[in-house]
Amino acid sequence: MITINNVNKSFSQRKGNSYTALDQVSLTIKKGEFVSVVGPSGCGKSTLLNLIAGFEKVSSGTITVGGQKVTAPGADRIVVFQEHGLFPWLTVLDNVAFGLKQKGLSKKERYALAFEQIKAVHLSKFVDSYPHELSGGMKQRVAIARALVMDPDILLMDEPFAALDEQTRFILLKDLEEIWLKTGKTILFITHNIREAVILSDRVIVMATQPGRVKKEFAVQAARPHQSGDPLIHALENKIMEALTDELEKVVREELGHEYSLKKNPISNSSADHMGVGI
Ligand SMILES: Nc1ncnc2c1ncn2[C@@H]1O[C@H](COP(=O)(O)OP(=O)(O)OP(=O)(O)O)[C@@H](O)[C@H]1O
Repeated sequence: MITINNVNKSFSQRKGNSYTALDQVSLTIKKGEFVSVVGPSGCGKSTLLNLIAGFEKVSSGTITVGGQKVTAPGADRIVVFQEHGLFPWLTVLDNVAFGLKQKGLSKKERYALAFEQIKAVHLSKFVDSYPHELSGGMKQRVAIARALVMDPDILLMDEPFAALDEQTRFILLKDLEEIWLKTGKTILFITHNIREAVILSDRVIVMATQPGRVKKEFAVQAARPHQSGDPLIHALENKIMEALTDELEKVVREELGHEYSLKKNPISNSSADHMGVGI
């Protein structure tokens, strides 16, 4: 279980000012739960993920994972980024097996475990390929296999599919849902895409901005695997968009001026046959 208790995070800025990125954030993520976080750009989603990963330190409050206070990165939490970060000089098999060196396993054992995960992400035919020979979606599959092979309790995913085209993204998120259903990992998933969040998650957390706070949360009570055509899923997407509109308005007004209103130009989220609007 991940427990985030009254967390504040400030960053010092030039001229000695400090910027509050997260303000009094409290959140509990149960073992095996799939939770997504959505919110406007700059509301502190990545900051929250980096704090849980142990890459950053809280300014006040506490984060615990399995009852242990997070003070540094740990093998129980692995991050998958938007950028796959594969080693271009290694094959798919060697990329996936790489992290296992630190576990003191033989080469044969490392390759056997890596191959199992490569199979789980449907890339068995590409074990000997190099990253430059793969599409963007395939590279992200390798990144997921590389994370899974370490067998962490928790996967922290920071917009892993954001750079992919709509069709590839949809296929990948359905595959991720399948992997999650099989492995029972705890997943925290950050996205700008409401449909992606709803299709994947048990719970969607909506963040407010300036400063970053938890605004609202929505339980996704549809049957698994989630279907984009399910009216329940679709209704929830609209509710989440509604909850986000005020927050998006804050960001848009800051950028475009105070006379601009999203409420006058509402963002449609109506079609069930595409990936929905990104925020
Ligand atoms: N290391 C840092 N130093 C100073 N300010 C930072 C640092 N990291 C983040 N911030 C600021 O904290 C705020 C939250 O940033 P964060 O990247 O967490 O937002 P986000 O919701 O993930 O945004 P996006 O959706 O655009 O990725 C932003 O205003 C950002 O500029």
